[in-house]
Amino acid sequence: MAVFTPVSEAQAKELLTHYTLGDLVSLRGIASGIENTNYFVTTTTGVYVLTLFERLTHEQLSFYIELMHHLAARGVAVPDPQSRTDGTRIGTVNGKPSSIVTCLRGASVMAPGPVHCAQVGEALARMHLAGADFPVVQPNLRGLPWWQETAPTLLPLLDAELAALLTDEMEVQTRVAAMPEARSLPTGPSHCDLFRDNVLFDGDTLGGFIDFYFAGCDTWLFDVAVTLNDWTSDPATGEIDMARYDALLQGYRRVRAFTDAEHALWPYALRAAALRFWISRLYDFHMPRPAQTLTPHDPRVFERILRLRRAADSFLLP
Ligand SMILES: Nc1ncnc2c1ncn2[C@@H]1O[C@H](COP(=O)(O)OP(=O)(O)OP(=O)(O)O)[C@@H](O)[C@H]1O
Ligand SMILES: N[C@@H](CCO)C(=O)O
Repeated sequence: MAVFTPVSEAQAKELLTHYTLGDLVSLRGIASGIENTNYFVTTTTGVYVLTLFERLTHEQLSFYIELMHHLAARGVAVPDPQSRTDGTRIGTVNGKPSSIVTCLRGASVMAPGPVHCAQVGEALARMHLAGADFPVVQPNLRGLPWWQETAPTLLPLLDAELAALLTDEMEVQTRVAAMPEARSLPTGPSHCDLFRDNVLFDGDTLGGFIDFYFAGCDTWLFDVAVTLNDWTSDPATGEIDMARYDALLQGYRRVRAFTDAEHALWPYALRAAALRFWISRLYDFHMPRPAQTLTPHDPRVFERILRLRRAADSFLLP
């Protein structure tokens, strides 16, 4: 379930008085999602998504909401946060920060083919370029400093072999991050969590990217690697499907060519992207938040992906 904080029709009507989106027609809770409360809100002007943020504060939200607004204004298919009559885009409902965004068409495709991966790659590159002049800088809050802070808390909970794997990959990634090539990688606002469930397709046509609440400024290569690891790997084995691999990366390259430094560091980016989700899943598994009622994602999926990416450093960018 993903209505943690119920919203009444009366509250929705009151909220809409702060926007110019017309009158309420219907309000329907959205079942999926594990972080926030989401409703479809139909008004006399269209369908929107109302989100009540269960964890993020007004201040923390501002980067994500303004980034989505910036991207939408440049024609990238992302939910567009609607402006209130006072010019702001974040409100408060039941004591929780709230936003109303445009509703994108489509649904997640959980068994994608090359046709989907090509569009995801292309749209990701367009998103990177469109975000390049976004003026606010907020780092990826699940980047290297967070791994360095979190890995030591996990080590005592892992068996010796897993602890050695985590320790070694942390050392490698810390060393790679200090290399001159790493410092010359193109960076900018990145989604950082562009998994299958965060992309909508209307039939076989991309509807857009959603769920920007892990976005932050990072290397574009890391964002490509996060996306690729999810969209092209078999979750049961971690193996990459090369038809989807080629489609996603060629799609990206049609919009933006990869630099020499990106070519050189690609195998490490794939490992870094696997490490990021292995750590966060281990963390959620061993240290669930008190209010968390849902089964955490399986950390072993990313342990397998990490092992395979470490064993095969022959993956190339087009
Ligand atoms: N702008 C949108 N347009 C269309 N559908 C949306 C939109 N935003 C959310 N949804 C629908 O709501 C569902 C839940 O949204 P979302 O994934 O953002 O939930 P969450 O709880 O915030 O995050 P998480 O993915 O971490 O569980 C999505 O799977 C999608 O079906
Ligand atoms: N995409 C993340 C969940 C956080 O959005 C994962 O699969 O671990």
